[in-house]
Amino acid sequence: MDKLLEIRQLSILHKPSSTSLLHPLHLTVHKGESIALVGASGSGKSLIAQSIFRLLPENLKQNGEIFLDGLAITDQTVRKMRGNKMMLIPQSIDALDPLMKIGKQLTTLMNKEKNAQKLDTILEYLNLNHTVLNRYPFEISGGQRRRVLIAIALIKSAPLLVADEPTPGLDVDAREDMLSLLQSLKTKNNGMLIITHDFDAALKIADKIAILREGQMVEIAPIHAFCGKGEKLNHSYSRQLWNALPENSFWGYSHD
Ligand SMILES: Nc1ncnc2c1ncn2[C@@H]1O[C@H](COP(=O)(O)OP(=O)(O)OP(=O)(O)O)[C@@H](O)[C@H]1O
Ligand code: NI
Repeated sequence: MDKLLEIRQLSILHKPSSTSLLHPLHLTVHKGESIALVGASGSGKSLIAQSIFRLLPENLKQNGEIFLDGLAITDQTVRKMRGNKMMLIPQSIDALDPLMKIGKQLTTLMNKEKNAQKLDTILEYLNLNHTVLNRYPFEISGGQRRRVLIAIALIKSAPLLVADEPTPGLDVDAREDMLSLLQSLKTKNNGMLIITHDFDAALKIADKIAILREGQMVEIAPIHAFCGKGEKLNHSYSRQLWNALPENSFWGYSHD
């Protein structure tokens, strides 16, 4: 499989205190692959997403190299890549422009004539009513805002999609819809990095799961390694996460 995103020796330093927030890690997303990045709150998941897009705040510094389709992502090249070759669905739903109506935010991204139909399809797909187009971000719900961010990502249909926590704030049905939507976006040419602390969601949509703990990637395992009591997993923390799932701990209790 061809490499789509290649992260080499990425580390992140907190400049004022010279402390390391992310220890050097390697991660490759091949074309046609979706990888979930799983870990507790504060483990460094969003920092990885921000480094790919070179959006880290001033007080942090990233080291290492990141390639998209063989091209290095640098301060110079990233502008042309963002929103075009790679899309970020950010964790914060405040990423929408508060002063611009939703419809305008969507249409500024597209070639009007050609994509008007595409917009209709996407709205329908995301179960978003056309009335949201005429509203400002503060006039729609959190779940709707998240779906608008996804609509923005879909309009651009970039080869790399990075979704930072796509499911919070969604009810059970909407969560299932979101997961099937992400699944349906997979093609043999694109790749996805899905960041979540919803381990169950990760198991449903990813081909591989990368597990982070306190700024360290402890393991990256294919989905089929998550079975039984986790014998196929290398790291005790991965097994712990796996065995903590409600359905697994039930069996754990009855056999131990
Ligand atoms: N600008 C910053 N300055 C200092 N520390 C930061 C900064 N941004 C993030 N951190 C720290 O880096 C660590 C990783 O943060 P990150 O946002 O990547 O966590 P996360 O895994 O995405 O968590 P969550 O699931 O809560 O979103 C945290 O301990 C956080 O406090
Ligand atoms: Ni985060």
